[in-house]
Amino acid sequence: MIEVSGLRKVYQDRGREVVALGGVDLRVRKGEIFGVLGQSGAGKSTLLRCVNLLERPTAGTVAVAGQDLTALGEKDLRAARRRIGMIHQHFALLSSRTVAGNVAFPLEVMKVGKAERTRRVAELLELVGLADKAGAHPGQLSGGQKQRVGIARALAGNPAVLLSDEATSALDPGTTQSILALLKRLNRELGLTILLITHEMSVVKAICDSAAIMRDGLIQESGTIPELIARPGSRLTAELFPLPEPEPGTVTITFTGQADEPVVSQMVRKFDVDVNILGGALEEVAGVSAGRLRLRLTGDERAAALTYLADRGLLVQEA
Ligand SMILES: Nc1ncnc2c1ncn2[C@@H]1O[C@H](COP(=O)(O)OP(=O)(O)OP(=O)(O)O)[C@@H](O)[C@H]1O
Repeated sequence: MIEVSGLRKVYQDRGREVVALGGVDLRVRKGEIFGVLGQSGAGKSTLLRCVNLLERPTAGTVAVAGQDLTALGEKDLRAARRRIGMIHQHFALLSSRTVAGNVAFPLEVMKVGKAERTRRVAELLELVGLADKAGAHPGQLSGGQKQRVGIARALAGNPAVLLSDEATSALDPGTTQSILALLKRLNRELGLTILLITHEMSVVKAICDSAAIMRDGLIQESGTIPELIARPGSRLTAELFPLPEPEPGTVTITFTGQADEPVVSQMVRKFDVDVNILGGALEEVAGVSAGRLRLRLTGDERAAALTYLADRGLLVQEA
């Protein structure tokens, strides 16, 4: 749904070149929620703004729904952008307009007739759970309600893609969870593809199917969550399941989806080994239970036992 290739963005800042994106490739599949994680300055906002060409890339291409946006002229680009909604950290609402007026705004720009506009605004407010706030002004709303208005407005043009720029960073944890649940519901019910940027691992954990980690304008790793968890040396895994540096002789096993199977106890029954559990972390990620376990394994059949675990699909790393 979104294909980014060789994306570079170089800013000129007081005679100095700042490489915000140093050659980024990214593929977001139709219907998935894709999270881009990274610290401040990693280039996340620049990447997101290049996806709808709010920012012109210095080099590279961006295709959305099979259309190369970088090749379009201004008029065609404006039309293509209507299929790409965007929500912002600080909501970006018009304070002088009511909630309904904010949601109607993009429809007015699209020259949708009044009757259809009224119908559509009511439908969108219902969708985000704000039907009773149509006449309120943004100043009378909580942060979570403001973001719901932002989401309703972003969906006005029936977009295939929603871009989310730190949409929950200004919200408290409870409100964050309700906004993430709303995004997940819209993703499921409307088949909406969502590309979000965040510096919070908890956002990725809550709703993302795939993720990428950015640093210094480059993607460090990218893939579906189960792929990333199963990849040796994954930074995402290390951050999701923090364990202390392994001591020599210890074994770390990483698993996704096999948490319900008693793999370790089966291994102990099958092989002549003793197991000491030194530490572990288990999380529900993208609806799948996943985790890491640090073990000390001793006994004559240690090697065979480790092979058994690997054969069962677990990632086995020996320190
Ligand atoms: N308009 C600009 N002019 C000059 N440099 C810029 C501009 N916009 C961004 N940068 C620089 O590009 C780099 C990437 O910035 P960007 O905002 O994309 O990062 P980010 O990961 O989104 O960080 P944050 O979470 O703090 O917004 C930074 O070094 C930033 O200072």
